[in-house]
Amino acid sequence: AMLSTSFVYKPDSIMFDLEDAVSIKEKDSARLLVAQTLLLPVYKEHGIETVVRINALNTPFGLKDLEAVVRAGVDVVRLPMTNSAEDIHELEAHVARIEKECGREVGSTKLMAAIESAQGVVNAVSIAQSSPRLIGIALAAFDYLVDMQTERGDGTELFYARCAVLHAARVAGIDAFDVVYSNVNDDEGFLKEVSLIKKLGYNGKSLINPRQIELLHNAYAPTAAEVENAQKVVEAAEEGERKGLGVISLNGKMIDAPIIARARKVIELAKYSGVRKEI
Ligand SMILES: CC(C)(COP(=O)(O)OP(=O)(O)OC[C@H]1O[C@@H](n2cnc3c(N)ncnc32)[C@H](O)[C@@H]1OP(=O)(O)O)[C@@H](O)C(=O)NCCC(=O)NCCSC(=O)C[C@@](O)(CC(=O)O)C(=O)O
Ligand SMILES: [Mg+2]
Repeated sequence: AMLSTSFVYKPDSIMFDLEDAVSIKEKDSARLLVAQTLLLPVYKEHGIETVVRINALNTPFGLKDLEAVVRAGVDVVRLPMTNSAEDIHELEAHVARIEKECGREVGSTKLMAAIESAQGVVNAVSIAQSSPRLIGIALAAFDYLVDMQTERGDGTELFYARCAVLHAARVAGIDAFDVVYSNVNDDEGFLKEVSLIKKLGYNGKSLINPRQIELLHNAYAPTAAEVENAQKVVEAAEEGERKGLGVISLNGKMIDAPIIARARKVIELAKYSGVRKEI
């Protein structure tokens, strides 16, 4: 039921999991079910991106998963446990072959790399730059923290990895996605974490429960005051340009190129997400 109804929660993207949420004895049936679900027209109709987290290619399931989901037209394949650029090169060689075999446009299947180990974090830049198919990289905290011999706490334990993954994504010009927040009943803790990752510059977060979707969307939506200020900045910049002024000020604050660029970004974000609701 979770598979076929998930579009009603209006996510930007739906991720079907064939890896750790599926027990070994259910791997084959889950793969079949996900492949059938991908064929439903509902995702395209609602403009929702489909993602499948396949099993790693060094397991007995990874390649079977990939064969099934690329043929079924998935938008994005998420590779778990990505440790190096070679992992992505291996994946993309298979994807290109499968696309040719099934008549899909070569290059149309996009990729996302989940970084879940110290090695992955250290190699984040080369992973992020490893393929033009990559739309983003994601940090996966639970496996990463096991590798680091620690556990989830106040965020200090993730600080280096969050910064490293984010910088790698920016160097490569792709998106960065933060970790899942596992206590789905703790809205306050979730929003605190969202506020931190938004401030760092993350594009979003992997979610595990529909109740987290609206909370995340709302937290990322700019406030009415931010949109109003951004519009004033853009207007002042345009006026400055008309008058041929080098330096412009708005209410005593200097407005230069990065401030104008940020203001345009806020206006663009508001077009997609609307304005933040006070809750
Ligand atoms: C957390 C919980 C058990 C809570 O259950 P609860 O029962 O309290 O949920 P309720 O809120 O009561 O459900 C209300 C209604 O929503 C429906 N509903 C719930 N969840 C839904 C959903 N996900 N999709 C669609 N629908 C959903 C539900 O069916 C019900 O529908 P209905 O009956 O019609 O009212 C449940 O959400 C859940 O199983 N989540 C998915 C967990 C998952 O994906 N794990 C794998 C990825 S992490 C990982 O692997 C670690 C990682 O690898 C990460 C990385 O790679 O990033 C690393 O290393 O860090
Ligand atoms: Mg994991």
